[in-house]
Amino acid sequence: MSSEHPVAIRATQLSKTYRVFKHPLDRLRQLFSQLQKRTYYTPAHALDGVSFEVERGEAVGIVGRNGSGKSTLLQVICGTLRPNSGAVSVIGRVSPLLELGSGFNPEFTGRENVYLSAAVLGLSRRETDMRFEEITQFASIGEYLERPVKTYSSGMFARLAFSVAVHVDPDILVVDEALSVGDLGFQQKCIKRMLALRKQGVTLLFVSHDPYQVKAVCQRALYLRAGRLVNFGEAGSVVDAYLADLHSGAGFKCGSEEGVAPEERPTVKISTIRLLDAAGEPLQCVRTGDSIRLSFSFERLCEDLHEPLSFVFNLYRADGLYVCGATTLMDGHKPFARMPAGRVTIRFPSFPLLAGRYHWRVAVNDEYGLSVLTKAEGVCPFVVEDGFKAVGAFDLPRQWQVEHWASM
Ligand SMILES: Nc1ncnc2c1ncn2[C@@H]1O[C@H](COP(=O)(O)OP(=O)(O)OP(=O)(O)O)[C@@H](O)[C@H]1O
Repeated sequence: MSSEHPVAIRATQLSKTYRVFKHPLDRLRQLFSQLQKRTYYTPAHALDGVSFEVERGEAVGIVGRNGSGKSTLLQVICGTLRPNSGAVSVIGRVSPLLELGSGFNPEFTGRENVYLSAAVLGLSRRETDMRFEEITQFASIGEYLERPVKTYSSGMFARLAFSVAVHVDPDILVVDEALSVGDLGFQQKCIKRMLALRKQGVTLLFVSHDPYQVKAVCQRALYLRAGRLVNFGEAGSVVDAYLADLHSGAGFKCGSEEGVAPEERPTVKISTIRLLDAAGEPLQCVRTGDSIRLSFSFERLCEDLHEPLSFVFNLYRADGLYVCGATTLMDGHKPFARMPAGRVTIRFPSFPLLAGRYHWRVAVNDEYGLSVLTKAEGVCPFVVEDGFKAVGAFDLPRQWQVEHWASM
Protein backbone atom coordinates (compact mmCIF):
# COMPACT_ATOMS: atom_id res chain seq x y z
CA MET A 1 0.00 0.00 0.00
CA SER A 2 1.50 3.37 -0.95
CA SER A 3 1.82 6.12 1.64
CA GLU A 4 -0.44 8.35 -0.53
CA HIS A 5 -3.35 6.03 0.26
CA PRO A 6 -2.98 5.01 3.88
CA VAL A 7 -5.21 2.24 5.08
CA ALA A 8 -8.37 3.29 6.92
CA ILE A 9 -9.66 -0.21 7.68
CA ARG A 10 -7.71 -3.45 7.72
CA ALA A 11 -9.51 -6.73 8.38
CA THR A 12 -7.40 -9.84 8.77
CA GLN A 13 -8.91 -13.32 8.72
CA LEU A 14 -12.09 -12.21 10.51
CA SER A 15 -14.34 -15.04 11.64
CA LYS A 16 -17.53 -14.89 13.66
CA THR A 17 -19.64 -17.86 14.64
CA TYR A 18 -22.94 -17.41 16.46
CA ARG A 19 -24.37 -20.11 18.67
CA VAL A 20 -27.96 -20.83 17.70
CA PHE A 21 -29.93 -22.48 20.51
CA LYS A 22 -33.12 -24.28 19.59
CA HIS A 23 -34.68 -23.87 23.06
CA PRO A 24 -33.97 -21.16 25.66
CA LEU A 25 -33.08 -23.88 28.19
CA ASP A 26 -30.31 -25.16 25.89
CA ARG A 27 -28.35 -22.01 26.69
CA LEU A 28 -28.38 -22.97 30.37
CA ARG A 29 -27.59 -26.61 29.58
CA GLN A 30 -24.62 -25.43 27.54
CA LEU A 31 -23.28 -23.51 30.54
CA PHE A 32 -23.16 -26.69 32.60
CA SER A 33 -21.98 -29.00 29.85
CA GLN A 34 -18.32 -27.98 29.82
CA LEU A 35 -17.23 -31.21 31.46
CA GLN A 36 -19.44 -33.40 29.29
CA LYS A 37 -18.01 -31.80 26.15
CA ARG A 38 -21.49 -31.89 24.70
CA THR A 39 -22.92 -28.99 22.69
CA TYR A 40 -26.53 -27.82 22.77
CA TYR A 41 -26.29 -25.35 19.90
CA THR A 42 -25.78 -25.24 16.16
CA PRO A 43 -22.96 -22.97 14.99
CA ALA A 44 -23.89 -20.27 12.43
CA HIS A 45 -20.78 -19.11 10.58
CA ALA A 46 -21.56 -15.44 9.91
CA LEU A 47 -17.99 -14.55 8.87
CA ASP A 48 -15.37 -16.98 7.72
CA GLY A 49 -11.76 -15.80 7.25
CA VAL A 50 -12.57 -12.39 5.74
CA SER A 51 -9.52 -10.21 4.93
CA PHE A 52 -9.41 -6.89 3.06
CA GLU A 53 -8.12 -3.34 3.24
CA VAL A 54 -9.97 -0.09 2.60
CA GLU A 55 -7.94 2.97 1.71
CA ARG A 56 -8.57 6.32 3.32
CA GLY A 57 -11.17 8.32 1.36
CA GLU A 58 -12.46 5.30 -0.51
CA ALA A 59 -16.16 4.42 -0.81
CA VAL A 60 -16.73 0.67 -0.54
CA GLY A 61 -20.10 -1.03 -0.97
CA ILE A 62 -20.89 -4.38 0.63
CA VAL A 63 -23.25 -6.67 -1.25
CA GLY A 64 -24.54 -10.16 -0.62
CA ARG A 65 -27.76 -12.05 -0.06
CA ASN A 66 -29.73 -11.97 3.18
CA GLY A 67 -27.74 -13.63 5.92
CA SER A 68 -24.41 -13.46 4.06
CA GLY A 69 -22.70 -11.61 6.96
CA LYS A 70 -22.83 -7.96 5.88
CA SER A 71 -24.24 -6.56 9.15
CA THR A 72 -21.97 -8.80 11.21
CA LEU A 73 -18.95 -7.45 9.32
CA LEU A 74 -20.01 -3.84 9.90
CA GLN A 75 -20.61 -4.49 13.60
CA VAL A 76 -17.16 -6.04 13.97
CA ILE A 77 -15.59 -3.05 12.19
CA CYS A 78 -17.50 -0.61 14.42
CA GLY A 79 -16.43 -2.51 17.52
CA THR A 80 -19.94 -3.42 18.69
CA LEU A 81 -19.28 -7.13 18.11
CA ARG A 82 -16.15 -9.18 18.82
CA PRO A 83 -14.96 -11.64 16.22
CA ASN A 84 -14.09 -15.19 17.33
CA SER A 85 -10.79 -14.91 15.53
CA GLY A 86 -8.92 -12.49 13.32
CA ALA A 87 -8.29 -8.81 13.81
CA VAL A 88 -9.58 -5.50 12.58
CA SER A 89 -7.81 -2.17 12.77
CA VAL A 90 -9.62 1.07 12.07
CA ILE A 91 -7.82 4.39 11.83
CA GLY A 92 -9.95 7.49 12.44
CA ARG A 93 -13.26 8.48 13.99
CA VAL A 94 -15.96 6.00 12.96
CA SER A 95 -19.53 7.18 12.71
CA PRO A 96 -21.73 4.09 12.61
CA LEU A 97 -25.26 3.95 11.30
CA LEU A 98 -26.06 0.37 12.07
CA GLU A 99 -29.34 -1.32 12.92
CA LEU A 100 -32.23 1.04 13.59
CA GLY A 101 -32.43 1.51 17.31
CA SER A 102 -28.77 1.08 18.08
CA GLY A 103 -27.16 4.10 19.69
CA PHE A 104 -30.38 5.86 20.76
CA ASN A 105 -32.08 5.58 24.14
CA PRO A 106 -35.79 4.99 23.43
CA GLU A 107 -36.91 6.84 26.58
CA PHE A 108 -34.97 10.02 25.72
CA THR A 109 -36.30 12.72 23.42
CA GLY A 110 -34.78 13.28 19.98
CA ARG A 111 -32.96 16.35 21.34
CA GLU A 112 -31.47 14.37 24.25
CA ASN A 113 -30.45 11.57 21.92
CA VAL A 114 -28.66 13.99 19.60
CA TYR A 115 -26.48 15.11 22.52
CA LEU A 116 -26.05 11.54 23.76
CA SER A 117 -24.95 10.06 20.43
CA ALA A 118 -22.80 13.05 19.53
CA ALA A 119 -21.01 12.60 22.87
CA VAL A 120 -20.53 8.88 22.22
CA LEU A 121 -19.07 9.78 18.82
CA GLY A 122 -16.57 12.14 20.46
CA LEU A 123 -18.15 15.61 20.29
CA SER A 124 -18.09 17.93 23.28
CA ARG A 125 -21.32 19.59 24.43
CA ARG A 126 -20.13 22.88 22.95
CA GLU A 127 -19.36 21.29 19.60
CA THR A 128 -22.83 19.70 19.57
CA ASP A 129 -24.43 23.04 20.50
CA MET A 130 -22.75 24.58 17.47
CA ARG A 131 -24.05 21.90 15.09
CA PHE A 132 -27.43 21.31 16.67
CA GLU A 133 -29.32 23.62 14.32
CA GLU A 134 -27.76 21.97 11.25
CA ILE A 135 -28.48 18.46 12.58
CA THR A 136 -32.14 19.18 13.25
CA GLN A 137 -32.58 21.02 9.96
CA PHE A 138 -31.19 18.05 8.04
CA ALA A 139 -33.40 15.59 9.96
CA SER A 140 -36.54 17.80 9.60
CA ILE A 141 -38.67 15.93 12.10
CA GLY A 142 -40.34 19.09 13.45
CA GLU A 143 -41.91 18.89 16.89
CA TYR A 144 -40.98 15.22 17.23
CA LEU A 145 -37.56 16.42 18.29
CA GLU A 146 -39.01 17.02 21.78
CA ARG A 147 -40.72 13.61 22.01
CA PRO A 148 -39.22 10.29 23.20
CA VAL A 149 -37.75 8.39 20.25
CA LYS A 150 -39.81 5.31 21.18
CA THR A 151 -42.74 7.20 19.60
CA TYR A 152 -40.90 7.67 16.27
CA SER A 153 -41.67 5.89 13.04
CA SER A 154 -38.69 4.02 11.54
CA GLY A 155 -38.39 6.80 8.94
CA MET A 156 -38.12 9.53 11.61
CA PHE A 157 -35.64 7.44 13.49
CA ALA A 158 -33.48 7.02 10.38
CA ARG A 159 -33.64 10.76 9.68
CA LEU A 160 -32.32 11.71 13.09
CA ALA A 161 -29.73 8.92 13.27
CA PHE A 162 -28.38 9.69 9.79
CA SER A 163 -28.25 13.38 10.52
CA VAL A 164 -26.20 12.90 13.69
CA ALA A 165 -23.90 10.38 11.96
CA VAL A 166 -22.99 12.76 9.13
CA HIS A 167 -22.56 15.87 11.30
CA VAL A 168 -19.88 14.61 13.70
CA ASP A 169 -16.97 15.06 11.25
CA PRO A 170 -16.44 11.34 10.78
CA ASP A 171 -13.28 9.98 9.18
CA ILE A 172 -15.18 6.79 8.40
CA LEU A 173 -18.93 6.61 7.86
CA VAL A 174 -20.47 3.14 8.14
CA VAL A 175 -24.03 2.85 6.86
CA ASP A 176 -26.04 -0.37 7.11
CA GLU A 177 -29.19 -0.24 4.96
CA ALA A 178 -30.32 2.80 6.95
CA LEU A 179 -31.60 4.55 3.87
CA SER A 180 -34.11 1.90 2.90
CA VAL A 181 -36.64 3.07 5.53
CA GLY A 182 -36.59 6.77 4.62
CA ASP A 183 -38.90 8.31 2.03
CA LEU A 184 -37.64 9.17 -1.43
CA GLY A 185 -36.82 12.81 -0.67
CA PHE A 186 -34.78 11.88 2.37
CA GLN A 187 -32.97 9.06 0.55
CA GLN A 188 -31.90 11.51 -2.13
CA LYS A 189 -30.70 13.95 0.51
CA CYS A 190 -28.67 11.20 2.22
CA ILE A 191 -27.08 10.03 -1.01
CA LYS A 192 -26.09 13.60 -1.88
CA ARG A 193 -24.64 14.02 1.59
CA MET A 194 -22.67 10.78 1.27
CA LEU A 195 -21.29 11.87 -2.10
CA ALA A 196 -20.30 15.22 -0.57
CA LEU A 197 -18.55 13.48 2.34
CA ARG A 198 -16.76 11.22 -0.14
CA LYS A 199 -15.50 14.32 -1.95
CA GLN A 200 -14.20 15.68 1.36
CA GLY A 201 -12.13 12.51 1.81
CA VAL A 202 -14.36 10.62 4.26
CA THR A 203 -14.05 6.84 3.99
CA LEU A 204 -17.41 5.24 3.33
CA LEU A 205 -18.54 1.70 4.04
CA PHE A 206 -22.02 1.14 2.78
CA VAL A 207 -24.34 -1.89 2.81
CA SER A 208 -27.15 -1.73 0.30
CA HIS A 209 -29.44 -4.17 -1.44
CA ASP A 210 -29.75 -1.70 -4.29
CA PRO A 211 -27.04 -2.61 -6.81
CA TYR A 212 -27.43 0.67 -8.66
CA GLN A 213 -26.86 2.67 -5.47
CA VAL A 214 -23.65 0.76 -4.80
CA LYS A 215 -22.40 1.30 -8.35
CA ALA A 216 -23.21 5.00 -8.22
CA VAL A 217 -21.80 5.78 -4.78
CA CYS A 218 -18.86 3.39 -4.39
CA GLN A 219 -15.55 2.95 -6.18
CA ARG A 220 -15.06 -0.61 -4.92
CA ALA A 221 -17.38 -3.29 -3.64
CA LEU A 222 -17.02 -6.34 -1.49
CA TYR A 223 -19.19 -9.38 -2.16
CA LEU A 224 -19.94 -11.74 0.74
CA ARG A 225 -21.47 -15.17 0.26
CA ALA A 226 -22.24 -17.28 3.36
CA GLY A 227 -19.70 -15.31 5.40
CA ARG A 228 -16.90 -15.64 2.86
CA LEU A 229 -15.40 -12.93 0.74
CA VAL A 230 -16.12 -13.90 -2.86
CA ASN A 231 -14.87 -10.81 -4.61
CA PHE A 232 -13.41 -7.39 -3.73
CA GLY A 233 -12.71 -4.99 -6.57
CA GLU A 234 -14.13 -2.35 -8.88
CA ALA A 235 -17.76 -1.72 -7.81
CA GLY A 236 -19.32 -2.25 -11.27
CA SER A 237 -17.80 -5.66 -11.90
CA VAL A 238 -18.31 -6.93 -8.34
CA VAL A 239 -21.99 -5.90 -8.36
CA ASP A 240 -22.45 -7.52 -11.78
CA ALA A 241 -20.90 -10.76 -10.49
CA TYR A 242 -23.26 -10.66 -7.50
CA LEU A 243 -26.29 -10.02 -9.74
CA ALA A 244 -25.28 -12.85 -12.05
CA ASP A 245 -25.21 -15.18 -9.02
CA LEU A 246 -28.58 -13.88 -7.86
CA HIS A 247 -30.18 -14.45 -11.25
CA SER A 248 -28.77 -17.95 -11.44
CA GLY A 249 -30.21 -18.77 -7.98
CA ALA A 250 -33.64 -20.38 -8.36
CA GLY A 251 -36.54 -18.14 -7.38
CA PHE A 252 -34.38 -15.38 -5.96
CA LYS A 253 -35.62 -11.97 -6.97
CA CYS A 254 -33.31 -9.01 -6.71
CA GLY A 255 -34.40 -5.47 -5.90
CA SER A 256 -34.58 -2.44 -8.10
CA GLU A 257 -31.67 -1.99 -10.46
CA GLU A 258 -32.44 1.57 -11.36
CA GLY A 259 -32.73 3.25 -8.01
CA VAL A 260 -35.49 3.57 -5.47
CA ALA A 261 -39.12 3.58 -6.53
CA PRO A 262 -40.95 6.82 -7.19
CA GLU A 263 -43.18 8.50 -4.65
CA GLU A 264 -46.92 8.19 -4.95
CA ARG A 265 -47.15 11.75 -6.22
CA PRO A 266 -44.40 11.94 -8.83
CA THR A 267 -42.63 15.23 -9.48
CA VAL A 268 -42.26 14.51 -13.19
CA LYS A 269 -44.85 13.28 -15.70
CA ILE A 270 -44.09 11.08 -18.70
CA SER A 271 -46.42 11.18 -21.74
CA THR A 272 -46.61 10.36 -25.45
CA ILE A 273 -44.36 7.32 -25.48
CA ARG A 274 -43.86 6.16 -29.07
CA LEU A 275 -41.96 3.47 -30.92
CA LEU A 276 -41.26 4.78 -34.43
CA ASP A 277 -39.63 3.58 -37.64
CA ALA A 278 -36.91 5.48 -39.55
CA ALA A 279 -39.60 7.58 -41.29
CA GLY A 280 -41.21 8.55 -37.99
CA GLU A 281 -44.24 6.25 -38.35
CA PRO A 282 -45.56 4.38 -35.26
CA LEU A 283 -44.52 0.73 -35.12
CA GLN A 284 -45.85 -2.46 -33.60
CA CYS A 285 -43.88 -4.85 -35.73
CA VAL A 286 -40.12 -4.53 -36.17
CA ARG A 287 -37.93 -6.50 -38.57
CA THR A 288 -34.52 -7.54 -37.28
CA GLY A 289 -31.96 -5.04 -38.58
CA ASP A 290 -34.47 -2.17 -38.95
CA SER A 291 -33.63 1.30 -37.63
CA ILE A 292 -36.10 2.27 -34.92
CA ARG A 293 -36.44 4.89 -32.23
CA LEU A 294 -38.21 5.13 -28.90
CA SER A 295 -39.30 8.54 -27.67
CA PHE A 296 -41.23 10.05 -24.78
CA SER A 297 -42.13 13.48 -23.44
CA PHE A 298 -41.66 14.63 -19.87
CA GLU A 299 -42.89 17.54 -17.82
CA ARG A 300 -41.92 18.67 -14.34
CA LEU A 301 -44.82 18.98 -11.91
CA CYS A 302 -43.04 20.40 -8.88
CA GLU A 303 -41.80 23.88 -8.08
CA ASP A 304 -38.12 23.01 -8.35
CA LEU A 305 -37.89 23.03 -12.13
CA HIS A 306 -34.13 23.25 -12.10
CA GLU A 307 -33.17 19.96 -10.49
CA PRO A 308 -31.01 18.13 -13.06
CA LEU A 309 -32.43 14.95 -14.55
CA SER A 310 -31.23 11.76 -16.19
CA PHE A 311 -33.21 9.40 -18.44
CA VAL A 312 -33.59 5.64 -18.66
CA PHE A 313 -34.85 2.96 -21.01
CA ASN A 314 -35.20 -0.78 -20.39
CA LEU A 315 -36.20 -3.46 -22.85
CA TYR A 316 -37.83 -6.77 -21.83
CA ARG A 317 -38.90 -9.85 -23.73
CA ALA A 318 -42.43 -11.09 -22.93
CA ASP A 319 -41.03 -14.13 -21.07
CA GLY A 320 -39.33 -11.74 -18.61
CA LEU A 321 -35.81 -11.75 -20.09
CA TYR A 322 -34.23 -8.39 -19.31
CA VAL A 323 -32.63 -7.66 -22.67
CA CYS A 324 -30.98 -4.29 -22.11
CA GLY A 325 -31.22 -1.13 -20.06
CA ALA A 326 -29.18 2.06 -20.16
CA THR A 327 -29.25 5.60 -18.88
CA THR A 328 -28.06 8.91 -20.25
CA LEU A 329 -25.46 8.89 -17.44
CA MET A 330 -24.11 5.48 -18.49
CA ASP A 331 -23.83 6.76 -22.07
CA GLY A 332 -21.76 9.75 -20.97
CA HIS A 333 -24.38 12.53 -20.99
CA LYS A 334 -24.17 15.02 -18.13
CA PRO A 335 -27.38 15.46 -16.08
CA PHE A 336 -29.88 17.67 -17.92
CA ALA A 337 -30.37 20.86 -15.88
CA ARG A 338 -33.04 23.55 -16.15
CA MET A 339 -35.46 21.46 -18.20
CA PRO A 340 -39.07 21.99 -17.12
CA ALA A 341 -40.27 19.85 -20.03
CA GLY A 342 -38.87 18.12 -23.06
CA ARG A 343 -38.72 15.04 -25.27
CA VAL A 344 -36.25 12.16 -25.12
CA THR A 345 -35.44 10.04 -28.16
CA ILE A 346 -33.29 6.90 -28.19
CA ARG A 347 -32.23 5.65 -31.61
CA PHE A 348 -31.38 2.02 -32.37
CA PRO A 349 -29.72 2.09 -35.80
CA SER A 350 -29.85 -1.64 -36.50
CA PHE A 351 -32.17 -3.47 -34.13
CA PRO A 352 -30.40 -6.78 -33.40
CA LEU A 353 -33.06 -8.87 -31.64
CA LEU A 354 -34.69 -11.95 -33.14
CA ALA A 355 -38.33 -13.06 -33.25
CA GLY A 356 -40.32 -12.52 -30.07
CA ARG A 357 -42.65 -10.17 -28.22
CA TYR A 358 -41.07 -7.28 -26.35
CA HIS A 359 -41.97 -4.19 -24.33
CA TRP A 360 -40.23 -1.17 -22.87
CA ARG A 361 -39.91 0.68 -19.61
CA VAL A 362 -38.88 4.33 -19.55
CA ALA A 363 -38.05 6.45 -16.52
CA VAL A 364 -36.85 9.85 -15.42
CA ASN A 365 -34.25 9.68 -12.64
CA ASP A 366 -32.46 12.24 -10.52
CA GLU A 367 -29.08 13.64 -11.53
CA TYR A 368 -27.21 10.71 -9.96
CA GLY A 369 -29.48 8.09 -11.50
CA LEU A 370 -30.24 6.90 -7.97
CA SER A 371 -33.86 7.85 -7.50
CA VAL A 372 -36.65 7.15 -9.94
CA LEU A 373 -38.72 10.32 -10.20
CA THR A 374 -41.26 8.71 -12.47
CA LYS A 375 -41.54 5.68 -14.71
CA ALA A 376 -43.78 4.01 -17.27
CA GLU A 377 -43.69 0.24 -17.49
CA GLY A 378 -44.85 -2.29 -20.06
CA VAL A 379 -45.12 0.39 -22.72
CA CYS A 380 -45.01 0.19 -26.55
CA PRO A 381 -45.29 -3.59 -26.85
CA PHE A 382 -44.07 -4.87 -30.21
CA VAL A 383 -43.18 -8.05 -32.04
CA VAL A 384 -39.99 -8.75 -33.93
CA GLU A 385 -39.99 -10.74 -37.15
CA ASP A 386 -36.58 -12.01 -38.10
CA GLY A 387 -37.27 -13.58 -41.49
CA PHE A 388 -35.34 -16.61 -40.24
CA LYS A 389 -32.08 -14.64 -40.36
CA ALA A 390 -30.98 -16.57 -37.31
CA VAL A 391 -32.50 -18.30 -34.30
CA GLY A 392 -32.20 -17.49 -30.62
CA ALA A 393 -32.41 -14.09 -28.97
CA PHE A 394 -29.89 -11.93 -30.69
CA ASP A 395 -28.65 -11.56 -34.26
CA LEU A 396 -24.93 -11.55 -33.58
CA PRO A 397 -22.88 -9.68 -36.18
CA ARG A 398 -20.80 -12.43 -37.77
CA GLN A 399 -18.46 -13.48 -40.54
CA TRP A 400 -18.10 -17.04 -41.76
CA GLN A 401 -15.04 -18.59 -43.22
CA VAL A 402 -15.11 -22.06 -44.67
CA GLU A 403 -11.84 -23.38 -46.02
CA HIS A 404 -11.55 -25.97 -48.65
CA TRP A 405 -9.13 -28.75 -47.87
CA ALA A 406 -8.00 -31.15 -50.57
CA SER A 407 -8.89 -34.71 -49.55
CA MET A 408 -6.05 -36.42 -47.74
N1 LIG B 1 -27.42 -12.73 17.18
C1 LIG B 1 -27.38 -13.75 16.34
N2 LIG B 1 -27.52 -15.02 16.78
C2 LIG B 1 -27.47 -16.07 15.93
N3 LIG B 1 -27.23 -15.96 14.61
C3 LIG B 1 -27.09 -14.72 14.10
C4 LIG B 1 -27.15 -13.56 14.92
N4 LIG B 1 -26.94 -12.47 14.13
C5 LIG B 1 -26.78 -12.94 12.87
N5 LIG B 1 -26.86 -14.30 12.85
C6 LIG B 1 -26.68 -15.16 11.67
O1 LIG B 1 -25.45 -14.82 11.05
C7 LIG B 1 -25.58 -14.83 9.64
C8 LIG B 1 -25.18 -13.48 9.07
O2 LIG B 1 -26.14 -12.51 9.51
P1 LIG B 1 -26.01 -10.97 9.10
O3 LIG B 1 -27.12 -10.25 9.79
O4 LIG B 1 -24.63 -10.49 9.32
O5 LIG B 1 -26.29 -11.05 7.52
P2 LIG B 1 -26.66 -9.88 6.50
O6 LIG B 1 -25.88 -10.17 5.26
O7 LIG B 1 -26.47 -8.55 7.13
O8 LIG B 1 -28.19 -10.16 6.24
P3 LIG B 1 -29.38 -9.15 5.77
O9 LIG B 1 -29.06 -8.76 4.36
O10 LIG B 1 -30.58 -10.03 5.88
O11 LIG B 1 -29.40 -8.01 6.73
C9 LIG B 1 -27.02 -15.24 9.35
O12 LIG B 1 -27.04 -16.64 9.13
C10 LIG B 1 -27.75 -14.89 10.62
O13 LIG B 1 -28.87 -15.75 10.81
